[in-house]
Amino acid sequence: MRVCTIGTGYVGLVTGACLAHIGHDVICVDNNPEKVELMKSGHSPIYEPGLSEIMKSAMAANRLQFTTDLGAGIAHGEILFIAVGTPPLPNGSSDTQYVEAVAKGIGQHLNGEYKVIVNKSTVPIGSGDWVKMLVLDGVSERTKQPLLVGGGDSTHAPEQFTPQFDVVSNPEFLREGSAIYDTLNPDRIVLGSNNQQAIDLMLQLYAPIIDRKYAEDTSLPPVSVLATDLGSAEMIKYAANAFLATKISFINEIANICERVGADVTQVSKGIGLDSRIGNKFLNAGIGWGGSCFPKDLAALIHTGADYGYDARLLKAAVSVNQQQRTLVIQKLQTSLKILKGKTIGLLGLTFKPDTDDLRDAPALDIIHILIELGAKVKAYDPIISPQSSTNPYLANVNLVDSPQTLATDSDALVLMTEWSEFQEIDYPHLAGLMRSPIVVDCRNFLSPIKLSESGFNHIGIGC
Ligand SMILES: NC(=O)c1ccc[n+]([C@@H]2O[C@H](COP(=O)([O-])OP(=O)(O)OC[C@H]3O[C@@H](n4cnc5c(N)ncnc54)[C@H](O)[C@@H]3O)[C@@H](O)[C@H]2O)c1
Ligand SMILES: O=c1ccn([C@@H]2O[C@H](COP(=O)(O)OP(=O)(O)O[C@H]3O[C@H](CO)[C@@H](O)[C@H](O)[C@H]3O)[C@@H](O)[C@H]2O)c(=O)[nH]1
Repeated sequence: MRVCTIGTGYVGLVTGACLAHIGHDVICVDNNPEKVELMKSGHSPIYEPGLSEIMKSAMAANRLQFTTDLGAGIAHGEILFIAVGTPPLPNGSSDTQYVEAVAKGIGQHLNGEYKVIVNKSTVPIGSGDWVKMLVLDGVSERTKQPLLVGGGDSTHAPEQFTPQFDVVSNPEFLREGSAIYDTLNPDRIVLGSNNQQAIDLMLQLYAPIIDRKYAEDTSLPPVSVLATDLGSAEMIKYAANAFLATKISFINEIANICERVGADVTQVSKGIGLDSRIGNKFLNAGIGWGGSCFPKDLAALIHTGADYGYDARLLKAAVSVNQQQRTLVIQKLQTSLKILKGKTIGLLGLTFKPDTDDLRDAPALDIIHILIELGAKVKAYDPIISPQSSTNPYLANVNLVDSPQTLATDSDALVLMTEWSEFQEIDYPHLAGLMRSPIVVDCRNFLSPIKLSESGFNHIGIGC
């Protein structure tokens, strides 16, 4: 099928590349010309394991193209995905200006051909109908204007046609760092629409994934597909993220009580996770949740509740526990080192989780800010954020180094912020010898306390 994805970030590019990988003919549109040039040359603008490989093979098969030309993308696609960002506004609500621009742009370029407009961005409940309205606004803006053709040297009477399209909400559940796997092996596909023709086309689009043709385990039963109304599909996305974030805040709260009573949260997680009603996933205590989705999506859901006169107390508590969790590490450093002014703290990892280059709302950025306010010097090593490449303003006062050894040299403490697998392979006895004081605060309970203490480290975990 002919597909156009608009927005080539973590969602749009992965979706476009995966749909091309499973045999569709895809054009990806982005309004950032530098990004488009990079992708045209076969390079991914983001770090996502496996993405460059499938981009290259789909491009070689002529099934994946990139452009800044929205009109060309819309003319090409029978199915048009909106996958632009919906970042948070200061009041917590979702900034939908990019979705608005794209929806109007689609309207301005629609022809008489039937299109399915798919909302993959995470958008406030009710956005499906709003997108429909914006597309129609775009159509009427265009049909009011005389149409310039042939390089602008002639004008025509306004076009008249009946726009034919339906809007589907198809929320995305991929995780950064395993986005390709998640796209080809989803737990479920949610399709919100009130139109059967649109749902049928989406089922046709996703058939190879539903039938597990590209799955890691092709013998599994077909992927569950849930068809709902538009608003319920939009709410499923927020509710899933809110549940997962609340589950993490729950285990962090238990960790804090464990620490006081002398229990070990890693054992408690195992013990409760074995109950199939609870499940063992998303029960790792640590520095709390971050990233581009959980913080903004909880804020947006709380805001939506307030808009409709509901005070979402449980969700607010999950956010508050998370905020407090981020600063625990500072207290642990103060307990060990007393005064932080003039001390050098080395951060192992910066990204909000491993296997991604995404720094959006990474807990490390908050920790850097607090440490600098307290007068500490901050060094950091991250396998994907190179000293040369980082332009993030939050890192302006950080000494980014290129190895764990340089990080440890003359540091007063290390803080493991991100559980990159390579951090388990470090020669810790050697590192201990390079430090002023061999302390490691393990914010992910990722390193073996026994191994670290045998290496000469004072290992400080979370909730144990
Ligand atoms: N990142 C994730 O893991 C994830 C997972 C599920 C859902 N989501 C949701 O998907 C949406 C996209 O998230 P993301 O992380 O991929 O965003 P992103 O910021 O990485 O990418 C957005 C892209 O859209 C482009 N863009 C903006 N306006 C445009 C326009 N008018 N025309 C064409 N391109 C335009 C930007 O240049 C950018 O490349 C958000 O709503 C997010 O909440 C994200
Ligand atoms: O047991 C756990 C699991 C995760 N985290 C943290 O939670 C955050 C989010 O992690 P994860 O969910 O793995 O990454 P994301 O890429 O943000 O994915 C989430 O957000 C996406 C965007 O909406 C959704 O599509 C995914 O389904 C949802 O898992 C990260 O800071 C993790 O370190 C923990 O602290 N403990």
